[in-house]
Amino acid sequence: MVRTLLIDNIGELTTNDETLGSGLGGRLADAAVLIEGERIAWVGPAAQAPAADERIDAEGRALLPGWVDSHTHMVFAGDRTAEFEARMAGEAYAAGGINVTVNATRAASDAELEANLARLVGEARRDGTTTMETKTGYGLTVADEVRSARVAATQADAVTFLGAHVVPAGVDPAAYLDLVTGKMLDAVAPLVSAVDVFCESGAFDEAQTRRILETAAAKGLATRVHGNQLGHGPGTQLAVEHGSLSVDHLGFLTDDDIAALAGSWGEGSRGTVARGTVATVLPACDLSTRMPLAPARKLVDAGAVVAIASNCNPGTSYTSSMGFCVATAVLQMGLTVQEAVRAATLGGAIALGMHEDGWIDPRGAAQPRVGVVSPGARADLQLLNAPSVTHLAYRPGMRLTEAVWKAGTRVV
Ligand SMILES: N=CN[C@@H](CCC(=O)O)C(=O)O
Ligand SMILES: [Zn+2]
Repeated sequence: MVRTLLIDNIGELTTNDETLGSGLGGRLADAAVLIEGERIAWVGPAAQAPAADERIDAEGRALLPGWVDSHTHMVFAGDRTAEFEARMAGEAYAAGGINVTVNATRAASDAELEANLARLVGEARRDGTTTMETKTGYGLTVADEVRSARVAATQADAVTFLGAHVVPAGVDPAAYLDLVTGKMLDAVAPLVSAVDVFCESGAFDEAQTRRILETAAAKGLATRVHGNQLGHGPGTQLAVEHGSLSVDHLGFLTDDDIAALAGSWGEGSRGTVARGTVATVLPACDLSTRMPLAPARKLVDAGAVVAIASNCNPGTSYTSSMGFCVATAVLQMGLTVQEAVRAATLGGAIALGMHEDGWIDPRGAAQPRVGVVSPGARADLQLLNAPSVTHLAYRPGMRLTEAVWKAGTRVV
């Protein structure tokens, strides 16, 4: 018999399913949610709640989907405090700092990488994250990238191959491009669901990015792009042209880039009709590198599908706090709380292709959808110690996540 759990007396429920509730986020007041095993079985008014094996009284607090963090780099060793201090003293961020982490990662044992990843995943979970993507990209040899993907798959919901992070120090760029689109990709492909490329000066240029995206697609892998982070470049247009799942960073966008992202979804589809490219903004990274904030308000107004992610990594964004990212997106990027919460949950799910039933996890198993509180979805939920999601921005810096369920199991 599958056990049932009723979360009752919810003051404000954010479902992200507009057939269940009102306004953006499909909100219900005085609601209840029934979990059966790993899935949501029922959502509705508390007054009509069915019986269950166990009942939790939410005491009028807010319940929402767990965060879906669609962009992190959590398989690494070492520390970049000195680089951060130099940046805060006026130095600019440059892609070359990645090599410092590459050296430390190569020198670390598997156990060290696993322990660091577990520590970071634990931190994220305590802050309400229930679905996590993470990337390789600090190994940059065939063996080290395979090892990074293996380590990532032990704890992440989605693993992305980022061999095209930078050309490692001392390696010929043309030879590295052959490797990253050849032997390295072949070795890592069975372990990952997508391929990413850092399209930026100091990393990979337009022609190199194009080749990486085309090779990945020819192997049947989804793609993502790190684009428009340090200046205006071709990353966004290439991502749209190649049907990438997402393009991430976006501090330097033209109106044409914004129109291309919005247009990639087709009229009025917002992810439900034709697949487009998600615009993923990384507020903590923009702050931590003192770069312009991505134009999230303009993107939403233009009709783009926006995701918010932490970009947790030791160089540009050493935080996994999605609550902090949501607050920043509201206070600094001009999103409403409901828009930001949706971008950090359903937006992330769309960026990962996990918003529909039947996505395949890194271990090859079909999984239910995430980012929504709706019958059939995975029971990934967070209860706030607050009456509404508005408190996430109204009380910035406060850790409001009180309880977290992942696949129906209480993990916080
Ligand atoms: N921009 C490329 N990659 C990471 C930074 C990696 C690093 O500096 O270690 C990012 O997304 O910001
Ligand atoms: Zn990144």
